[in-house]
Amino acid sequence: MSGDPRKTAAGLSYLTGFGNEHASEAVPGALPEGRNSPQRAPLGLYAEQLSGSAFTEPRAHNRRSWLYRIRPSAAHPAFTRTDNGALRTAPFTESVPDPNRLRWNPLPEPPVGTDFLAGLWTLGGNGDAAQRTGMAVHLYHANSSMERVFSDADGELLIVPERGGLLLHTEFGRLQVEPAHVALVPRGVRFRVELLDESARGYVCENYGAPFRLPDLGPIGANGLANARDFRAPVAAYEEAAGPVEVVNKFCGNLWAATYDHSPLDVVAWHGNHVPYVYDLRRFNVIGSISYDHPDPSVFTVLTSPSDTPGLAGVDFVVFAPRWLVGEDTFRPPYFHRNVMSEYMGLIEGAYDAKAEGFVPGGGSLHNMMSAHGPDRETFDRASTAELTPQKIDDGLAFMFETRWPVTLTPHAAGADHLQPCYDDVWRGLEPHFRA
Ligand SMILES: O=C(O)Cc1cc(O)ccc1O
Ligand SMILES: [Fe+2]
Repeated sequence: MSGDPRKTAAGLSYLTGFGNEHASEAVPGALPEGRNSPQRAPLGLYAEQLSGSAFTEPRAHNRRSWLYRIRPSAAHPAFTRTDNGALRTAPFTESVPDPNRLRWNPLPEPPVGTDFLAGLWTLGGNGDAAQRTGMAVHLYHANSSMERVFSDADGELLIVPERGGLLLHTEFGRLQVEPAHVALVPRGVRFRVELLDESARGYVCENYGAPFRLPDLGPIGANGLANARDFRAPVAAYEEAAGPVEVVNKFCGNLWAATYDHSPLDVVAWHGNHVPYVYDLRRFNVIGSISYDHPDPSVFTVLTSPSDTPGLAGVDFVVFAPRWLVGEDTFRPPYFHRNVMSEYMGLIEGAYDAKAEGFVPGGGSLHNMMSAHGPDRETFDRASTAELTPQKIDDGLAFMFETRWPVTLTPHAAGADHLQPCYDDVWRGLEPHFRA
């Protein structure tokens, strides 16, 4: 449409099902039949395996894809160090872990010409990327499409747009990701981000640990929460562009760049289960209490990255999606609590039911291990006296990256102008009402 600044990504089709053994070919006959690595791959393509797990991990957790590409990935010149910008990586040692409740406004406007990679700004994280443990919280604010191609050897990327659509051009094909969708780009997969709107803002969880998977459902049964079939993988699509193409590789915390004479997004066919996905958070099947009490937010887990201790996630991705509240004789918003896990929360749209104001779309809060938090005073007052008729919460979409280790801030997050100065005040005025 003329005058409409928005580009479209019409005509994308997808494969469905989280964790499936997908297969796709952009040109008929490009996928070999009956073997992965024939003496000569079809159509003069090169066969290449991309491993997301050790070869020997249990079958249920084994991840790899076979890519049939115009040139093998190995055909590239040396990488050299390039500017890390505001991207930082675990271990986070530049500041001391902070027990305070902290809250940020959205990132400021970036300079003109900032692409997704340059627009990444690390808030903090935990673990150690080289040990493949822990996670980082990043935000991004971009106003330019990427010409260069990026991949992250340090972890997978869960991209949570808050403003502006993204078209991810990946080795596996294209994915359209809008606010209220999330994209999951596996470790090592090359991609570039085209902006579908004038600017784009959002959050990224970089997961150094075990790849995100769907949580077990236990007594919930065979269905519910995020359903596997709602995760969409791309169909094969390739670029034959001649270079030069800048390819940036994040490796053990630093960005390394090489100039290729071709696009590395030249995969004509592929099969496997180490693939990117997009998921529409509105598809989340919300389970909650239909009797009394506020359930723990683990019932809102979309994806989990397990650690070596069962039930103790390196990081969980949790969504607070529209839902009905019907609890009788119940304080319905999130309760006051101190949690051994550390909670980073962001807001995709609207408002969040534990905070009357100050927690805004594009902003975020950090409630580190054991820090006391919960409803602000205004929310407490309102919810303690509200009439308990059935109530639909549908004025917002919040999420949480919840991790077993405290989140240590980067110095630029600890000293940011957009760090709110008096967040503690939201809990002022909670007077004693005790009557003996
Ligand atoms: O702190 C928060 O708002 C997240 C949260 C939500 C909830 O419903 C219960 C516990 C919890 O930590
Ligand atoms: Fe919490």
